[in-house]
Amino acid sequence: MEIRTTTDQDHDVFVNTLHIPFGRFPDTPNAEGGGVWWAALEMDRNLMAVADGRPVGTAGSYSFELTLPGEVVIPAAGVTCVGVLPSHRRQGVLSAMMRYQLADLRARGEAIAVLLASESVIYGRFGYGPATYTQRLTVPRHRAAFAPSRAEAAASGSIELLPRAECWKILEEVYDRYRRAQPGALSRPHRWWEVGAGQPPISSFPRRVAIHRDADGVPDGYASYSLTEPDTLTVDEIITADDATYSALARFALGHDLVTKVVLKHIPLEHPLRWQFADFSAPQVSDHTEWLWVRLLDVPRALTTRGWLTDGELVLDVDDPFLGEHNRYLLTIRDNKAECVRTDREPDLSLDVRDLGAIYLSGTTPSTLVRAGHIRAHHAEAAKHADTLFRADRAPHCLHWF
Ligand SMILES: CC(=O)SCCNC(=O)CCNC(=O)[C@H](O)C(C)(C)COP(=O)(O)OP(=O)(O)OC[C@H]1O[C@@H](n2cnc3c(N)ncnc32)[C@H](O)[C@@H]1OP(=O)(O)O
Repeated sequence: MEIRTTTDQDHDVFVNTLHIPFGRFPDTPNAEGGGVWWAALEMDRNLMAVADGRPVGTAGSYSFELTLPGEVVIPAAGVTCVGVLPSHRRQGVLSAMMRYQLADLRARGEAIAVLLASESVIYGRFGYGPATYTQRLTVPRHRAAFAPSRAEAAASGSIELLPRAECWKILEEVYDRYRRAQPGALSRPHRWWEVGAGQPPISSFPRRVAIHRDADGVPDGYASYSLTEPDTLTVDEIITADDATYSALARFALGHDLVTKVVLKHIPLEHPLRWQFADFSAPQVSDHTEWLWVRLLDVPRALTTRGWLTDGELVLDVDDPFLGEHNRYLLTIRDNKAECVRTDREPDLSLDVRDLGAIYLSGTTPSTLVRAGHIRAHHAEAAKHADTLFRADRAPHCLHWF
């Protein structure tokens, strides 16, 4: 078997090969009017496994930007399109592609890879850790009243419904402002907005867009939603950097006539929305799950790029079994900046690179993973101290689908 990086000439073969293990993408490069989703592929970042002259596996990555704690933005490889033909499964094709890809991404100078896992058992072995989490709220409309609040008093502005084709530039601008302020959020390629107005591909329901404008008429948020069943309105995403605007858009969705239930997808776990209902138990919480997986390719660069809140030192003994690497780092934080150098000092924590990926965006704490038996704390204060250093002022969240 050979693994090679693809070129633009491989585009159709790549997509057609990928369709076999997944078998449910709506558009192929050859379909009538299709190919929109695949137009954003970066073929010089993709790879194919070839056996006996035929493609048997695919993997690729987008060149995204990821927002880190401290509102710092870093390039991140968005790993995608991973598939192995059913005839070649469990023969090590994925493992070989992952090894090739991680080496390739490092050679490109990238410090972080991220992905969405089709099954959560797959990627830990390759050094990815679950780093952001999400949930879905289902609200019966007859229980959807909001409690009176200051946010309501502060909210002002208007909501307008626009066809996607007319408003994609507004959506792109609003999304870009939101994602730069939200740790865990990813950039969206310009091409996606241009051709697909940013909507995820797998849906058979037409999506509508409600744009919120502030008191001066400037767009500051939007909701993307569809009527998925006769009586159900599903909100795919509410995008805004402002809490009052978020509430206004949620209320807009919950105020729809001829709908008995509203499903709000991709709600951050600690989001204030839940607290705004007059009846706290009105929203049923479901699909509480991990979303973005993070893999550090260059630990010192990743740690020195994110923002930090508390001064201190921590010695991390990091094991990377998939790449056969083991390094000990001294992390020193002063005035919100970190230095990270190799050291021989005794470690505070020993951890797998997958666990470092999980705590990197502050989505979970080091002490949680110590309690889970993943991270080893070498003295009584180590976990608490690490929690203090790794904390961030905002929980990470990602709702981008790729
Ligand atoms: C970022 C994304 O694109 S996510 C999308 C991933 N793709 C899919 O879900 C499409 C359908 N599935 C597939 O195409 C394939 O089954 C893949 C890509 C998930 C796995 O490919 P394979 O070539 O079979 O994996 P490979 O043989 O390298 O397996 C490596 C190890 O992972 C394990 N593994 C791989 N996939 C799975 C799985 N779905 N469930 C449980 N274990 C798995 C294997 O058992 C093996 O374990 P071992 O090292 O202990 O023996």
